Amino acid sequence: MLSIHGDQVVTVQPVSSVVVVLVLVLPPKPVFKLFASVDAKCVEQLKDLGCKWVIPGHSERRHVIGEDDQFIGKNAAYALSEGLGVIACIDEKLDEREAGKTFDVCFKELKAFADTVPSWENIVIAYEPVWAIGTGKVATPLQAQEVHAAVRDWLKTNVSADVASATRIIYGGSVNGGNSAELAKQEDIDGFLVGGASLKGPEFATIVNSVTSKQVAA
Ligand SMILES: O=C[C@H](O)COP(=O)(O)O
Repeated sequence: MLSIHGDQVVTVQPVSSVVVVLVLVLPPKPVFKLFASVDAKCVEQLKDLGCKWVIPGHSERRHVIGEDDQFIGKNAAYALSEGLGVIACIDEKLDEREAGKTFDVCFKELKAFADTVPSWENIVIAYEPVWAIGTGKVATPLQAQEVHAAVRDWLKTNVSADVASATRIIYGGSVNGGNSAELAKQEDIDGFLVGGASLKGPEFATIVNSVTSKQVAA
């Protein structure tokens, strides 16, 4: 299953309740140098390419392109209606974390998805703090777990207990071979959205194994 992410193609392989995210770089770059803004033309192109997943709400779309929560939610709903899976990204910026607003920001973004999607069956939530993406400054396992648990609790309260337990919540932001094992041990971290470390084969294998080991142990 494939999804465009920048100049990369993301492969998502669900394993029981655990999702493993594999990122592969495919040449030629220009063909893939687009983010998954999900309009009709884009969906058509993605399907032509064999893509199955899109990632609305990724940091660049929110904070560089300037897409707002409602637009992102509509993109997600449209992608679902066209049969694509959705990796719904939520995040907070550093100043928001330092101001104690992490949950408020993440819940607001989550609500925009919840307000528009008809079903959570084909949705994976990705928590990707902006300050951790591509910076080498990964969230600690406790920081990530705290948000993941809160997101699951939000789903339970605002959507349903079934959706809360069935929805995979993955973490992204400077995941590497040295930190993935501790992150993966956290109860509510079901997998990873990997950027830079996906370019390093053996290290990437370590990340994948940290999640599959969890699945085997469960
Ligand atoms: O989608 C990937 C994320 O943005 C994380 O990227 P990173 O692993 O390079 O921090």
